[in-house]
Amino acid sequence: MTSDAPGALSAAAAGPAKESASEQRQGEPPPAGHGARGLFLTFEGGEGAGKSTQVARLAATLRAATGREVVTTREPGGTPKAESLRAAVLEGVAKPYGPFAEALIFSAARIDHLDRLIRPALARGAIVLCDRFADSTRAYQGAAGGVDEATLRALERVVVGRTRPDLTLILDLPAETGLARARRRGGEGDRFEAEALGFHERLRTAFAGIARAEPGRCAVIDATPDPDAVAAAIRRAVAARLPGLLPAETSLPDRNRDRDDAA
Ligand SMILES: Nc1ncnc2c1ncn2[C@@H]1O[C@H](COP(=O)(O)OP(=O)(O)OP(=O)(O)O)[C@@H](O)[C@H]1O
Ligand SMILES: Cc1cn([C@H]2C[C@H](O)[C@@H](COP(=O)(O)O)O2)c(=O)[nH]c1=O
Repeated sequence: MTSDAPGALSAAAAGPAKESASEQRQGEPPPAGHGARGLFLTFEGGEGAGKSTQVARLAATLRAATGREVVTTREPGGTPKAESLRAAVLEGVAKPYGPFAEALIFSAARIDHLDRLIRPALARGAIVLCDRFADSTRAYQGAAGGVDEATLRALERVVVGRTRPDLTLILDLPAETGLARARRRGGEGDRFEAEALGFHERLRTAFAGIARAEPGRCAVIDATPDPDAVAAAIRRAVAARLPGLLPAETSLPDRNRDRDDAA
């Protein structure tokens, strides 16, 4: 994790031409939480927070600034099998079986996504930007859905293992604002967008709680301003948390981290 191995993480941020996990000497810590040469960044937050918009923006910035391979993906989804589970679960097929069954389906999709896309990309040294990951299970099925936290932690340990994000950007905004954005985007709302406002407010509280509990991994980004301002805040957070990845001119203070660490 970022906070546990800052030196090792800077090395992973600086580029893939570093020693791989298999080249490590015995007893040395792995270069990052997942032990691979790449970097794993996740975007989290409620409906309509701007995650997809900002994944695309950061991917373009990183490609231009680093020349490294940048892989963008999403959960649930990212592989053909996981995308078919996404279609089913967002249609509401698993809803009658309850939130724990839904957590199992998200986990099944995550297993395929990790095995076929995320871990191979990290092993190649790529930067992986993922729109939602395990924190969404904690928030949607756990805090908002009522599944016991210890059960979800055990599931996450088995499914995710060491492939934990190096940095999680939590896009924060009032639930009503996000839902209004999602509605303006058009299309049919999915099974979760249809939940009551209280469910979405619990999600916001849950993501804030995750950020407070893991300030080394998570940066909270105010998602209420326009997309350019949000993208700039994200660049500042990335520059501050992953030194060496973005050029110095974007290395402005990461105010969210200061706030989280003070909490
Ligand atoms: N900062 C912003 N201000 C206003 N509108 C925005 C902003 N960022 C994104 N949008 C718009 O809000 C809608 C939702 O954005 P986006 O799809 O990026 O969010 P999301 O978090 O990925 O949503 P979801 O989780 O519901 O898929 C889109 O129509 C997008 O153009
Ligand atoms: C990974 C994951 C996702 N969800 C929910 C959250 C959203 O409502 C949808 C995904 O669609 P979006 O385009 O990203 O909004 O699925 C969940 O409940 N649990 C999860 O683990």
